[in-house]
Amino acid sequence: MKIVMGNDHAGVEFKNKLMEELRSKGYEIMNVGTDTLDSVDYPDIAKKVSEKVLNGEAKFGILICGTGIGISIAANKIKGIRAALCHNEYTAKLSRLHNDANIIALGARVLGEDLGLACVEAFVNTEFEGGRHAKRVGKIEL
Ligand SMILES: O=C(CO)[C@H](O)[C@H](O)COP(=O)(O)O
Repeated sequence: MKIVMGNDHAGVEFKNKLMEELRSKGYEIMNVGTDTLDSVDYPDIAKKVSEKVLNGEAKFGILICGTGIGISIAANKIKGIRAALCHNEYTAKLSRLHNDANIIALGARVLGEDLGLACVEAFVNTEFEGGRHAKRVGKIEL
C-alpha cells in the first residue's frame, strides 16, 4: 500500500520513527515533509500531501504537525480531502469506517510514537462502511 507522509518542523522525529516502522511492515512510504528543524508552514505540507492523495499516487496520507490541528484544518480546505485528526485507535478506525477519511492527521507534540503508529495502522486497515454513511459523506463535499 502506498502512503504519503508530510510534516512540519514539529513532526520530524515523529515522522522518522513512524516512517521507519511502516516501511519495516512493508508499506511503501513517500516522504514530502521537511527533514530539518528549520521552521516551515504546515499549510504548504498539507497541500503537498493532499495533491498526492487526490492524484492517486498514494492511497492515504499522513499529516503531522505539533498538534495535528493546523495541518488538518489546512487539508480540509482542499476539495476531495477528508482529513481526520485522531488521538487514539478508536477515532482512527471510525474516521475510515464512517467518514471515509483519506488523510490521518497526528500531533507530534501530543501523541507518543507508539500510539501514533497504532492510529495509522487502524486507519489504513479499515474500509469505509458505506451505506448510510455514504450519503452523509456526500453532503460534506466542498
Ligand atoms: O501544531 C502546529 C499547527 O497546528 C504547528 O506545528 C505549530 O503551530 C508550530 O509551532 P512553532 O512554530 O512554535 O514550532
